[in-house]
Amino acid sequence: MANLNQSQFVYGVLTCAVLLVGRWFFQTLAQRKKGYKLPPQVPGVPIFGNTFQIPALQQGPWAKKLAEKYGEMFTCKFGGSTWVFLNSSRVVTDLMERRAAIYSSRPPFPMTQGIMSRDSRIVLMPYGDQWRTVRKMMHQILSARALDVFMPFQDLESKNLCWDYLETPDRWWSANGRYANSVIMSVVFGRRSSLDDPHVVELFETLELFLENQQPGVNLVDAFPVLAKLPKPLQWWRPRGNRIFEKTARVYRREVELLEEKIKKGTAKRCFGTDFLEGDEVKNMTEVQKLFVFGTLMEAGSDTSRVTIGQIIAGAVTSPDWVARAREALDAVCGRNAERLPEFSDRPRLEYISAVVKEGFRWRPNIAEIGAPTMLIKDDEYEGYKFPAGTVFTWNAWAIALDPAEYAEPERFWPDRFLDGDQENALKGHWAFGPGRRVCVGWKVGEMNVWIAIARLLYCFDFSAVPGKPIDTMTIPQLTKNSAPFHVRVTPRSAAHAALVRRDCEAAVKTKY
Ligand code: HEM
Repeated sequence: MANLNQSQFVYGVLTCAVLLVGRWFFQTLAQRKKGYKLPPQVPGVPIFGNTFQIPALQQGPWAKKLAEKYGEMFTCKFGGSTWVFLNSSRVVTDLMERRAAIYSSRPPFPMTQGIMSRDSRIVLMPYGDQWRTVRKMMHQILSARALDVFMPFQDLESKNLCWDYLETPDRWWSANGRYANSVIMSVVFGRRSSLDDPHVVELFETLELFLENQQPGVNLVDAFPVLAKLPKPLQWWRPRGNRIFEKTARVYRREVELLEEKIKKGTAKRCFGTDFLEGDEVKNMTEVQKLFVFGTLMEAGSDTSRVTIGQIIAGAVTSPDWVARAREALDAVCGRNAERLPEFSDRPRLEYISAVVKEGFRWRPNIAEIGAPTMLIKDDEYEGYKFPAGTVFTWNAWAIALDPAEYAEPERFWPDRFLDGDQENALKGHWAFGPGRRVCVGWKVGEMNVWIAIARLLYCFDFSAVPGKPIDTMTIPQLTKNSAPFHVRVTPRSAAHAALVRRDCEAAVKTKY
């Protein structure tokens, strides 16, 4: 705004007002005329709707309360967009899964996707050819068939994780971040990351900037995309968006340039990045699109596993009864006296650990508390309602995960609920990876990251509350500027377990590439 003179500013405000009122008027008129009918509307204010009611962070508890009041569906208006919250697995399955062909696009985000990401961030791309091309590329590296590529890195990095928990237990959160980041960096760039690596710290910062800006109501232009029609000099949000884009692109570019240099010198380790940069697909992409393929993999691959491992640790501290059962299973396979670490090949005998991981995804869905919005691309009818094309839908993750009609004792961390024969199907029984065609493309890699890390950590370490600092599991913050979201005391289970970590994990720490 500093660059605008007074008359430009007044002109801008008046134009905004005309655009907003005009849009509101025509939208309301058109909806009445065509007989659209939406689920109960949460009362709000004219034009802005519920924009000022939704909290900037921790929206899950807010949306859960509304679900308790309104039932399986309710409608909110965030600026110019109409959102329908789906509050039961039944309606999510009916609409976002069974009718995925028309429920899988994204609404426009002129700030976070347009300016901050130059339309290149897959997670916000509309359903179309560009999304399909990038999704296919990602699927090639992240699909079940590619898991043999990930497994050796997950093995090595989770040994490094155990070492970090033993040697620097107070930095357990940074250790989670390093672990998850190093797995994806090894596969994508052929290099490892170290604890508190400044590159990793900056990567998490850029991710937080994106997540902060993505919350409904934070950017007026994302709530009212019609404002993007203002002449560029009047778009007061643009300079800030450009600065975030520059920072993000710099963080991504640094890794790509490092790899390109190694390729030139002939010292690059073969990895996704070398194949991608030397392949044909990249020739049809712009520089920015290329950067965002790399950047998305780094960001999405790091934060999600870091958070989920943290959630399971919070579950171990606050309801330790299940830890005893997990230990029984682990001890039966790996020995009662720290004989050896759990391995991927133990999975058939460690079904309880698979159930623990699923419960970790369900228990407090912190990664997407109110789901991720998708946009309907064609008018649709469902159980007496008529939705106009352009309506935004989301699965109300927090409300569903904590609904006693969906799960017995939903607030309790209770892995046994998933010992139902489907414990190895990581997508079934919860919505942590999203529904339908936009389901997380990295779900299998993410699940395996968490599985091997949790199996080893539970076998080797005890987790307890720090005196005077209990964990409130209902308000674990999502954005923490790289500091731990809660306090926990990490200690080895016994001297024998500490010795096992020293013996079996030191080589992993010393491995360099
Ligand atoms: C560890 C646990 C993980 C969780 C809980 C998780 C969760 C999610 C969620 C909720 C979405 C949005 C789904 C939707 O819009 O319906 C998503 C999308 C995505 N995830 Fe994950 N994720 C995880 C791991 C990963 C990993 C390891 C990667 C890649 C290395 C990854 C890459 C992506 C990408 C690229 C998308 C966008 C997909 C699209 O829009 O088509 N995720 N994830």
